[in-house]
Amino acid sequence: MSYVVIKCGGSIVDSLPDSFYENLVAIQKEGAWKPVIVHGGGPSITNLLDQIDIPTQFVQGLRVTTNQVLEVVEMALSGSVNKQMVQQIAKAGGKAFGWSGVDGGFLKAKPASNVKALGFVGEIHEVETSYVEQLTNLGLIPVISPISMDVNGQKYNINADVAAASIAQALQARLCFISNISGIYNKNQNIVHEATREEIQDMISEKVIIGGMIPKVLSAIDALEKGVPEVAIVNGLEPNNLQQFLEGKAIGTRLYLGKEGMEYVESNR
Ligand SMILES: Nc1ncnc2c1ncn2[C@@H]1O[C@H](COP(=O)(O)OP(=O)(O)O)[C@@H](O)[C@H]1O
Ligand SMILES: CC(=O)N[C@@H](CCC(=O)OP(=O)(O)O)C(=O)O
Repeated sequence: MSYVVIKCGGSIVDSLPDSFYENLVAIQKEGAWKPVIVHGGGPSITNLLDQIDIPTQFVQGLRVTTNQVLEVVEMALSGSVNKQMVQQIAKAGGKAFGWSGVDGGFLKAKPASNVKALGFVGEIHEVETSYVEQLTNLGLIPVISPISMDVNGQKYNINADVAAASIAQALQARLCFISNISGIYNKNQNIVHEATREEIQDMISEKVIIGGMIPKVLSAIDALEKGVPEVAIVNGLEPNNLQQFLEGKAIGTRLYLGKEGMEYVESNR
C-alpha cells in the first residue's frame, strides 16, 4: 500500500464536486492507496483579510505574512477550510481526521529561505510521519492544514503546495496537485501534458508561469529531486481525476526532472 498526497488548492476547494470526495473515499476503501489530503485556502484568507481591511500582498506566489495576517491565515485554514473538507469526506461516506502542522508538532517549520521580507512565511524541515501512519492504519483520511510551528513555538504560514511537497517527500508518496486549471499553460496558452525541470525554469524566467503556479511547480520539482516518484497538476473538476492520476493516465501536466524520466509512467507499471 502506498501513500498518495493530494493537495487541494483554495482555488477549487469550494467547487469540488461530490464525486471528487466519493472517488477519494472509494480509492481509500479499495485499499491499494492511502490518501493524505493537504489543503490550501488562499481565496478564503484574502476574503477574511478584506473584511477587516487588511491589504493582501504576494511575492512570487507567497503571501506576505505579518502577525495579524498569520492569525487570519490560521483561522481560515485550520478553522473553516479544514473542517469543510472533513465534512465533505464524511458526507461521501469516509472518515477524515483534520489537523494542522502545529498539532503535536506534526510539521517542524523554519523561516523560508528563498524569498526575503515575507514575514512569518516558513518552510518545513521535518515531518512526523508516524502520525500519518497511525491515522491511516485506523482507516482515517488525514486532512492537513499547512500552518506550522518552529521549535520555539513560533507559528508560520506555509504555502500549501510547499507543505504538500514536504509531506510527500517524507512519505515517498505520489503527489497530485488539484487546482482550477487543467495543467500548466505554455506561452501559446496550450496545456503542456509533460514538463521537465528545465522547461519549468524557462517558463518561470519568461513569466509564463506566474503567481500561485510558482510555488506549485518549484515544490513539485523539489519533491521529484528528493525521490517523490510521480507529480502532476490536475483540474479538480475533471471526472475521475484521482483514479486517472494513480493509473498513470495522461491527465493534467506531469512533471519530470529530465526527458529520460518521461518514460517512467509507461514503463514502471
Ligand atoms: N503557466 C500557467 N499555467 C497555468 N496556470 C497558471 C500559470 N501561471 C500562473 N497560473 C495561475 O496559477 C493558478 C493556480 O495557482 P493557485 O491560484 O495558487 O491555485 P491553488 O489554489 O489551486 O493552489 C491558476 O489559476 C492560474 O491563474
Ligand atoms: C505563504 C503562503 O502563501 N501561504 C498560503 C497558504 C494557503 C495556500 O497555500 O492556499 P492555496 O493552495 O489556495 O494557494 C497563503 O497565505 O495564501
